[in-house]
Amino acid sequence: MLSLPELASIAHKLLVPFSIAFIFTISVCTIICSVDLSILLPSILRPQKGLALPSLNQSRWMQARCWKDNAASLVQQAYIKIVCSDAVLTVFLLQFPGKVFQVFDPDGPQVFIPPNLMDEIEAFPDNVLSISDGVKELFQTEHTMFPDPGNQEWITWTKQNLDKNVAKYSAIVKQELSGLFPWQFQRYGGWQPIQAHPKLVQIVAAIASRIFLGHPIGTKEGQPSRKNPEWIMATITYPRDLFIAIYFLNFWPRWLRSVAKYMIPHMWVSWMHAGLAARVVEEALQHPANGDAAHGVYEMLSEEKKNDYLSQGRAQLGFAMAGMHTTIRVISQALFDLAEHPEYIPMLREEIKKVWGPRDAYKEPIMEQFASLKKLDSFMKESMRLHGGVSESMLPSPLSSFQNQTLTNEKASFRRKVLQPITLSDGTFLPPGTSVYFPTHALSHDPSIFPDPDKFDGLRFYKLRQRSQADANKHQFTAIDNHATYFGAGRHACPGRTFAGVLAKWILIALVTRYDFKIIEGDSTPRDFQFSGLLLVNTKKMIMIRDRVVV
Ligand code: HEM
Repeated sequence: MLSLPELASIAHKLLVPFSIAFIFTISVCTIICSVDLSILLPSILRPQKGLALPSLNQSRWMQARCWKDNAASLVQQAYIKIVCSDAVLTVFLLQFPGKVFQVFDPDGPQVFIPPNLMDEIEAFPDNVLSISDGVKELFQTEHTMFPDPGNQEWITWTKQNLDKNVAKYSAIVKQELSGLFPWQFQRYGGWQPIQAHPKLVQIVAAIASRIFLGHPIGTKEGQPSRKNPEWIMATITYPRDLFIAIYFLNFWPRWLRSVAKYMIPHMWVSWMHAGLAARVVEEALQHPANGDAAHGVYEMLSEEKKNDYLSQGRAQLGFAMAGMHTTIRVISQALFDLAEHPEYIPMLREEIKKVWGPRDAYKEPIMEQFASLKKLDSFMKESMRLHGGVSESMLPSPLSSFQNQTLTNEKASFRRKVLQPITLSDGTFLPPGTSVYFPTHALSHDPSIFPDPDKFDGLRFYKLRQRSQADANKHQFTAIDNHATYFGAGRHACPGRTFAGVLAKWILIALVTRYDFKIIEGDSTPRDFQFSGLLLVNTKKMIMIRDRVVV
């Protein structure tokens, strides 16, 4: 009897010989069926019983159709320029301040909670308002190989190890960066255009691989040649393949998905990633490492689960999705902002110099030093406010129109499923089965919360932090606040955020102290797009770079 990893490995080998024509045919059939089903089925056949909340002046069908129109553009256009989901949310937030509202996407009603009711919502226990069920639905874990949220060990590892020992992991980042950074960013004698995003992806993926899997699968003391390229590539492309697989799966009614999934090529690819992950974890476990997640999670497992490499491999993919792509996105967006607003560069350099000493003479990483980089912290938070901060991945070749973009789930910064009836203090009734979100992006653009919300003000949060001791904490990059839910909220708020902040700062410090940046004159290439509730980063957008000119 073959084990699941072996089966996945065989599937991997068999899949390659499949003819391109076959895949193409299946894809086209899937798309054709999907178009029809998605228009007809979702909001009509899956109404939410007992849910009576304000919505648009449009029918549910029209709203779902509007969402769908974005999706249809997926295979037709080089990029998506539809702001349906977001425009809807912003309009609602302003139209119904303080009220719970619903928006219909092709999967049915999505309920959004305003800031005044967030504390109430966060207080419900998991058996009333479940993150696991929300995650299961978002990632369709029943059909995909996304980590089963029931397996909590990887979340526990993040809380008990990564978050509690950030200084230790910061030292590993520093060590790895010394080799990885010059590998990707060389000398630039004069102004040159570069695609910075793919370089950042390689650096962060290698660091993440080292921390999550250890030696020798990850990098070895900054020697990129020692990294496992197949695994690094899998961690980079996995979210992309998974999201596209889910995207096509969601076109089908739930009762058909168990069958429909076999017709979705990206679903096969994401299963293959899981097979590879299982093999890689098994190998990694042969090599004791310094505090890596693979060993940490392994230690927490019961004896019978210790040999379940597929489940541990899925956890590794979860780490990549939750930890790596989110962080890359933040760094990438901050770099775009540096290029768009180079006037901040001298100010940030000055602060870094004051806190760290002369350029390149980095002392040992001390957490207090990171905390003192308040202007950099503010700059990163402002960038995240305007350009999202959830998850991303490069999109794939079969959907060539999407090759340029990275992807983030805009709604996922707080996603829960109602399991038992809830009545909020304003009388809102939420029946079981309701999907609940925080409107993170819309809040960021609410002028009553952030004056002049569309303006990039790199010192916005720095200035807010000067007001009082409470504000000094409330407006930090990693702080959780009902107006800034980029890291979620409540007991399930992101446990990796302190580490993410430190990793992002390490890389931004390296960039700011070594290079000058500016945008390409006349370049109007967008840096991100919106698409059916997802925010996409244009990974191919270029910026100008040159070696720092010391004046
Ligand atoms: C800038 C980077 C990051 C962003 C924007 C981010 C964002 C988020 C968000 C929005 C959530 C959902 C919270 C909720 O539903 O209330 C989350 C959960 C989570 N994140 Fe992060 N994250 C980042 C980095 C990381 C890193 C580096 C790790 C480390 C592995 C990590 C591990 C996790 C885990 C394990 C959860 C699940 C927590 C739970 O279910 O209790 N994240 N993150």
